[in-house]
Amino acid sequence: MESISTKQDAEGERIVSETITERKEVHIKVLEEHAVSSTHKENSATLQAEESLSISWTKLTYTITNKKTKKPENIIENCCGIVNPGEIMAIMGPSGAGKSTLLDVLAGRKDPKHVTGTVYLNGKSGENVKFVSTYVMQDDALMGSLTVRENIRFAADLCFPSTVSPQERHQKVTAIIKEFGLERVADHKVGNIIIRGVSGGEKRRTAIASQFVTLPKIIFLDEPTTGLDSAAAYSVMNAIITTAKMHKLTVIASIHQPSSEVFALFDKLYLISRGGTIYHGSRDGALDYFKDQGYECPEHANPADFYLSKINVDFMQDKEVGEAHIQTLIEKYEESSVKRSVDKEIDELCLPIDKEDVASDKLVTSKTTQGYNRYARGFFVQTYFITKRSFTNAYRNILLYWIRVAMYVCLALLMGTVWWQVAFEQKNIQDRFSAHFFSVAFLVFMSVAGIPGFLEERVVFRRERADGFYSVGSYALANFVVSIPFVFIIALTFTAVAYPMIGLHSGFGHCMSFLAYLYLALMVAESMVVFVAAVIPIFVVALAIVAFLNGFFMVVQGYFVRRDSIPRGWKWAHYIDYQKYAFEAIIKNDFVGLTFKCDKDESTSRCSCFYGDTSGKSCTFNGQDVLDSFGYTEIKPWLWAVALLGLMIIFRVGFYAALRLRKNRL
Ligand SMILES: Nc1ncnc2c1ncn2[C@@H]1O[C@H](COP(=O)(O)OP(=O)(O)OP(=O)(O)O)[C@@H](O)[C@H]1O
Repeated sequence: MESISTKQDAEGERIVSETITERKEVHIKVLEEHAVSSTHKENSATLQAEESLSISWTKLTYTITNKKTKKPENIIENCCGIVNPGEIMAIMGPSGAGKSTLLDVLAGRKDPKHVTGTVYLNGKSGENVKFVSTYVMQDDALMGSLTVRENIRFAADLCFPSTVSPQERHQKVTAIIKEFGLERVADHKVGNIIIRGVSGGEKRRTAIASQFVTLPKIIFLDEPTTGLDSAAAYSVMNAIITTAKMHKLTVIASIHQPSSEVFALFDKLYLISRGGTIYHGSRDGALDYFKDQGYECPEHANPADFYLSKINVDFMQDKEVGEAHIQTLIEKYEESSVKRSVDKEIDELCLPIDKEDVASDKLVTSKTTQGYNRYARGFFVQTYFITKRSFTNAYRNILLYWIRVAMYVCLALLMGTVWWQVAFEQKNIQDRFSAHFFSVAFLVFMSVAGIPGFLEERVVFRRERADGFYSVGSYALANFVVSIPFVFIIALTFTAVAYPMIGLHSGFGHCMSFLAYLYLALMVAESMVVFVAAVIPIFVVALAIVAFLNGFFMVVQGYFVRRDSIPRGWKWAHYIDYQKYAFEAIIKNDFVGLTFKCDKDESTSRCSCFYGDTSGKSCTFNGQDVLDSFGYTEIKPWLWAVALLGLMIIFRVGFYAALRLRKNRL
C-alpha cells in the first residue's frame, strides 16, 4: 500500500515537473495571442495553429432543485481534475452517474447559475472554454444528401476566418479527411432514410472530422462510440486519438462500456458514480489504485468492465449498502495520494501563473470581453454558405421539395381533368369557385410535407449553432432564401398544368396573377410550417398543429360561410387568414371581366338569372355580379398581396424567435 502510494506520488511529481514549465510558457503565449487578435475565432484559430491548452477544474459541483422534494440536489459534487495537451481522458461510470453533466459543465454548456467551482485553461480561470473547444454530440448531425467532403468543407468554410484562403481551407479539409481515414468515401453521400450512404462508423468519423477540421484546442465528446460495433468504435476512437496526438489537442470523452482495445487508447480516466469521483488519474494507474483498495482486476478481464462492475450499485438488492459502498469509494479517493497528486498538479500550474504580471491578466480580460465577435465569418458570408448548402440539399433531397412538386403536378392533372374547361354558365359558377378554393386550400395544406425535411435539417442546425458556426439570423434568412425558388417551382408547375386545363380566365396577365397569389399563399404556408416545427420540433405534433391551423383557416375563409355570416367572435380569424387573401384575389382575377350565361328553360325559352339582372332580359350576367352576390365586394388585390407578405414576415420573424429561444432545448 505504502509502496503504491509512493509510486503514485512520484509519478504525479514527475508529470507536474515535466509539464509545468512547458505550460507556463504556453500560457504566456496565449496571453500574447489574445493581445493581438481582435476576434475570438481569430484568437482560437491562431491558438489552434500554434498553442495547446490544458484544462483543469476544482471543486466542480452542479446543483439542481429536486422537483419532488424541492431541495437542492448535487448531480456532480466536488469534482477536480486535469487533462494536459495531447492527453485523452475517458469519463466513465454507470448510467446516471453524472458523466454527461460533468462533460457539459466542463464544456461550459450548463447554466452557470447551477455550477460552483472553477475551470482553468492553462491554469487561468477558464471562462472561455466554449471559445477554444468543440463539443461532439452523440447523434451524427450531418446533411445526408451531401458528401463526406462537402459536410467537412462546410464546417471549414464557416469556422476558419477570412484570412484563411479557400485553397488553404481545401488543404485542411483534405488533411482531416486523410487523418480520419475517410479518403475512400470522401465523395460518397453521407446518406439518409432514402439514400444508402456511408457506414455508421464512417458517418461518425465524418461528424467528428467536421468538428476537428479547425483543430479546436479542447474536444469534448459525448459517448462517441455509442451505437457502433467494436470494430467501428475502435476506428472512430483511433482516428480521434491519432489526430489529437498529432496536434496536441486535449480530449475528454464520456464513454459507456469501451472494449479493452478502445479503453487502451485513453491516457487518463475519470471514474464517477453518484456524482462523486471514484478515481481520476492515469489509465494504467487505475489498476494499482483499485488493487490498493482491495479490488484486483483479473488477468484477462477488460479493465473498463472491471471498474464499472465495482462502482455500479444500481442492481444491488440492498440499496443502502450500495450507497454506502459508493460513499466509501469516494471518501477513499479524496484521501488518496492519487488525489493529492492531482491537486498538486493543478495547484502548481495555477499558482505561479496567478502571481504573474497583473497587466497581462487585465489584457486577457479586456480582450476577451471587449470587441469580441462570436463568429469567424460575417453575417452575409454565413448566410451565403448556409444558403448554398441548403440549396444543394433541397435540390438533392427529394423529400424536401421534389416529392411535393410531383404531387402537385398529379393534383393539377387531376383537377384539370375533373374541372376540364369549366363552362361559362350559371350552373357552373359553384364549380369555378370550388376550383379556386381547392387550388389554394389543398396546395397550402400540403406544405406540411416540408416538416420532415426541416426537422432533419434542424438537428444539424442545433449542432452547428451550439458550435458557433453561424448565427440564428443567418440560418433563418438562408432558410427563407432557399424556399423562394423551390416554392416558385411548385406554384409554377401547378399553374402551368391546371390553369389552362380548367379553362380559367384566359390571357397571360390573368394567368400570372393567379400564379403570383398562389405563390404568395404557398410562401406564407411554408413560413407557417417552419415556424410551427421550430416551436414544437416533434413531427406528429407539428403536423397536427399545421393541419389544424389550415383546417381552421379554411373554415373562417369566407367560402363555406359567407363573411357577413361569420359570428362576430370569429371575425378576427377571418382577417388573419392568409387563405382568404389568396382565394379572394384569385376569384377576382378570374371572375371580373367574364360573362356567363343564365340558365335557360328549353321549353319556354325563358332565362332564369340568379346574378346581375334577375329579370332575365339579357340572359347573361358578369363576373362582378357573381362576386357582389356572394358578398365579395371589397377585394383589393394589391392590399391583399401586402397582407400576404405581412403574414409571411410575421411567421418568418416568429421562426427566427423560436429558433433563438429554443436553441438549447429539445
Ligand atoms: N437538470 C436535471 N434535472 C434533474 N435531474 C437531472 C438533471 N440533469 C441530470 N439529472 C440527473 O442526474 C443524473 C446524472 O445525469 P447524467 O446525464 O449526467 O448521467 P450519465 O452518467 O451521463 O448517464 P447516462 O450514461 O445514462 O447518459 C441522472 O440521474 C439524471 O437524471
